[in-house]
Amino acid sequence: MVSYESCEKKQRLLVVANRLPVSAKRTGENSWSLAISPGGLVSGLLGVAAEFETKWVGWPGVDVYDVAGKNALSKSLAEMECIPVYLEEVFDQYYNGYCNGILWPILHHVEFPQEDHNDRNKTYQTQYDAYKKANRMFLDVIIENYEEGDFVWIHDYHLMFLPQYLKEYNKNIKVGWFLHSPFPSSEVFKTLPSRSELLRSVLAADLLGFHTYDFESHFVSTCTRILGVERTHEGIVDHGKVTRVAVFPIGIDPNRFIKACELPEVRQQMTELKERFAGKKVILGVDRLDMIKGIPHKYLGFEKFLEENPDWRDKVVLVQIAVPTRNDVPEYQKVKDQVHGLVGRVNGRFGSVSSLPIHHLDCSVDFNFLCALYAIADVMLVTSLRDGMNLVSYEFIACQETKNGVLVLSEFAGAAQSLGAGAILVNPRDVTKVSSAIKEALIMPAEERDERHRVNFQYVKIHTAKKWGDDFISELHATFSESNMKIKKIPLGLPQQDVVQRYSKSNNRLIILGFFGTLTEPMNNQNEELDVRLNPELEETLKALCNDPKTTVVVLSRSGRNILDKIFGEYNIWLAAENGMFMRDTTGEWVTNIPKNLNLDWVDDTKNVFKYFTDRTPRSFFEESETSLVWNYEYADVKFGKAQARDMFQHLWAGPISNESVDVVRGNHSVEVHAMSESKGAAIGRILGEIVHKSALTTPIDYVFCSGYFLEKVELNTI
Ligand SMILES: O=P(O)(O)OC[C@H]1O[C@H](O[C@H]2O[C@H](CO)[C@@H](O)[C@H](O)[C@H]2O)[C@H](O)[C@@H](O)[C@@H]1O
Ligand SMILES: O=c1ccn([C@@H]2O[C@H](COP(=O)(O)OP(=O)(O)O)[C@@H](O)[C@H]2O)c(=O)[nH]1
Repeated sequence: MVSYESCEKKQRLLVVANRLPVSAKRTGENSWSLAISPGGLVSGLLGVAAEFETKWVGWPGVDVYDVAGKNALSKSLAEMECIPVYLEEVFDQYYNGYCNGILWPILHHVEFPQEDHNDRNKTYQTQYDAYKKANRMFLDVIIENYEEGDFVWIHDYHLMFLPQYLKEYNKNIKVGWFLHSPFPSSEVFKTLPSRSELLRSVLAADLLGFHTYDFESHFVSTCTRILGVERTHEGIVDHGKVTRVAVFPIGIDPNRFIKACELPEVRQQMTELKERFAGKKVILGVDRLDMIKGIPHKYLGFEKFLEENPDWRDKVVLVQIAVPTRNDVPEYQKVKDQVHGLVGRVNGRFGSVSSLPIHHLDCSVDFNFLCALYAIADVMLVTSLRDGMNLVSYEFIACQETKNGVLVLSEFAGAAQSLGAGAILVNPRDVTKVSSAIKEALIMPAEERDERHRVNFQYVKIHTAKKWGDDFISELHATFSESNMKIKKIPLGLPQQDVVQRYSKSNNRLIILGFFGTLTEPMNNQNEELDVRLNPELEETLKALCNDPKTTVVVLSRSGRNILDKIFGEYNIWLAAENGMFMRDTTGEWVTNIPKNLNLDWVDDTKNVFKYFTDRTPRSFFEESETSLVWNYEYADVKFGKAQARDMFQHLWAGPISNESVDVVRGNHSVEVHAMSESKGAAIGRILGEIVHKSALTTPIDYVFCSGYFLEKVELNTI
């Protein structure tokens, strides 16, 4: 844990989110009023700031086109440490189009609408372009305000290109990215046309955060399946770059709610509400009017409850605050119509002149009134079809210190993983279950309510927004320091000019090359035949090198003699097969280096295991040589291949190799079993001896070039 308080100067933190914590409204030509923006992201972030010198970068909630207006607004926002990004004409296609019309549904497992071919100005492509442009606009504002050492914490799906843009600008910027929404399974994310670019770009960050393990593991397996990258204990590894991925469940600032409930003004509102609903139990719903919040499902469940429990019809009300949101996105307009239809139906069926079962409000409410509502409610009903976290459930619990009301919570909200112990969990699509959960909540005995509330209240008190922010930034700090140390360990790129110059000046050169993956033809296409060939682009160069009297070329491979003979038969080249167990000089004569008593008893049984897994892993194959077996899943589905490799390990250790002296090596996409022998490094030593001996060298070797895949474990130290 890093302590920032001990530093004289507070650590600077740039919090970048689509929406600033305050939204602006124009009150005059050059005057603006600012109010807290709605939504859980803002609520969560408001609890974070105190430890850091925080600046907020984001969209101010309005389009401003005139310079004077922008200047005045920027000035007002600066007083609140907010820096605006004016998105102007890009906004519609970026926010309503790509963010909320395409990404939001996908992230919540909802199919996104088919592209409208009639409107050429609004296609997936134009929306995607606007998305990228908006991300660049955020970048420009960050660059203007960035100071060395700042942490940049990017939030949410609106800004998936920003990590990459920032790192391209300055790779030393510490970049974290947190997703507030769920992340879907790879099957769903795969439907997104620009899936790979988005994933790669996000992976440019140092640290990625998710609310729950489910979302995190969906993200990781999506990266594995779509990009072919792998997860290690350090994070996701892509071309040597490690991106740390971790779970950070958000919280709220509970004291803000607890204190508000003690304010005289709020107490007064509570009294009024209690009078208004005297003799009735109050069920409360607070959601943005978003299709993922499952408001129609809530109404259907409530309708069923009233249907089946006539005694309750005049003893319960459902108060639903439906906060307007994303009004310009067509799908949101449809949900609104659907919800209004249901309210009419339920109230028509079960209402009377003096009472209505559903009080549906299409508006937001101010903070104090919201706290009063939370405090007087008997039941909080959350029926999200999917939800990143759902902070409304946390806020309800914070305000229920005296009443101990019951939380009915969708099992598909992130909050179900943290508040599930004290809540009644429901599947919102199961209308019967929602109805019975409502009844269970309404009639729950006081002791059970108290116990459930106690458990959840304790959780909400401890897992605060501040803790969430501290944990994330602390991890970002640690990740960045570690990754810097690792970058130093990665060998530098080949200084090509230098290599060529030295080559030209030298008189007796030795070139040692690996074979598989070094000289072979790349196989990107999954449908290609699995036939290992020399890369045609290298043929001429390799031939020229081999025929140069001043150059000796050695190919050192784990492959067997047959393959190497087939490929290099025509070349004037030295070959070392099976990692040096066999050696061939330029005349084509193989000599063996296999120790006399080499134990090969394990081979047949191991082969059976390899066959078994090859049959069950499409596009995997195994290579067999005198002293080793290699199972390769490079061209198989990476995730499946990895899982199979794990299983294969268990099979091998449990059977054929349990008591044998063999080397088992887990390669990047392979499992290798070798007779216990010497390393490639030692083999090179021996080859060198042979070359010196056979060529009767008169001039010393003055140039050595090695290229290939060497397993760190054995090779790097020896060579
Ligand atoms: O900014 P809007 O388009 O008006 O939407 C409001 C926010 O909605 C989403 O909130 C999510 O964040 C919450 C806190 O982590 C989480 O509890 C909730 O489940 C999410 O839906 C969205 O992710 C934010 O970017 C929006 O600001
Ligand atoms: O009229 C309202 C009602 C609610 N909220 C806030 O909106 C947030 C909703 O967050 P949640 O995580 O539940 O869902 P989101 O809307 O972010 O998807 C909560 O902090 C509420 O206090 C609000 O700003 N205005």
